[in-house]
Amino acid sequence: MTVLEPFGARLRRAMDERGPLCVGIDPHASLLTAWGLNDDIVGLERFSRTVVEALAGRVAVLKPQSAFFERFGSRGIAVLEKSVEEARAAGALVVMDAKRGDIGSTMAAYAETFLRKDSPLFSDALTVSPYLGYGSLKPAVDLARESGAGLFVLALTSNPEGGEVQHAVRPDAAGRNVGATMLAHLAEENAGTTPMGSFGAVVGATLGDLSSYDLDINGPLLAPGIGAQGATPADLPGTFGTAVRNVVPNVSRGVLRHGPDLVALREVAEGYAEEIRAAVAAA
Ligand SMILES: O=c1ccn([C@@H]2O[C@H](COP(=O)(O)O)[C@@H](O)[C@H]2O)c(=O)[nH]1
Repeated sequence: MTVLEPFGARLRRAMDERGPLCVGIDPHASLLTAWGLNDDIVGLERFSRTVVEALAGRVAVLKPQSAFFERFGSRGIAVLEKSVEEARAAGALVVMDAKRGDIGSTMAAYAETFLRKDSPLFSDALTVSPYLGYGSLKPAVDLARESGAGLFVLALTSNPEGGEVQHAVRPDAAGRNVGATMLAHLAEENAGTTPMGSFGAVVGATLGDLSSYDLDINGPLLAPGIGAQGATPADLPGTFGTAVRNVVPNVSRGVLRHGPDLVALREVAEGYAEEIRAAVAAA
């Protein structure tokens, strides 16, 4: 099997060279229509190809949202495979937003799908749900290490409903809530790794001051919620404090609604990238 340099090292370099912005590839039906495309496989293919052509050579990370491809069945998955391949060939790291999670034996199959280097859907990193217990993710952690891939574990999600689960306090000695427990697991995974570990957390940019959490996990923090969900680049230092330097801010609809014009997509993404650079530099 081909072995890549660890994801954390590749991501750190991409963030240094291109800035930390992650743009989503989220082909919502409403966006296909707004772009003058049909809500069908041809529209999906054009949409995805346009985003990759506009941005894969410029931003550090592209994040396809698997759900929008899966709804077209096997032909949608074929478009997803091609998009991942083309985005990676153009120099972007690809985070597959599939939010997989299951008992360990099934998790192993998800890991084979997205994290085995020679798999058709191999991605640089995968979003995973730890809500069957963090230990259920072990097959994905192990295969990611073997392949040089990464994971982003849902810790504190950007949606208002997430707190029902993630803020629940565990009756253990530390008295941490569930989200904080996930961050602690990730800090253990990444301990001693330079320049940064490959096991990241998803922490919403919408959540306001997170100073009560230890965000210092020596790994990346994928931060969705900028743009359509209301957060702005200027919010990042107040939300993440000193951990802001490890934040990978995600914008999907906030960029995509400016397509299909390639120049417009690039200009909006560059505008977000510039605002993020300024906010992080001032932190
Ligand atoms: O906590 C989370 C985890 C994942 N997401 C995903 O990120 C994008 C956000 O899209 P926008 O259009 O910028 O709102 C989308 O794919 C979500 O599924 C998230 O929003 N929050």
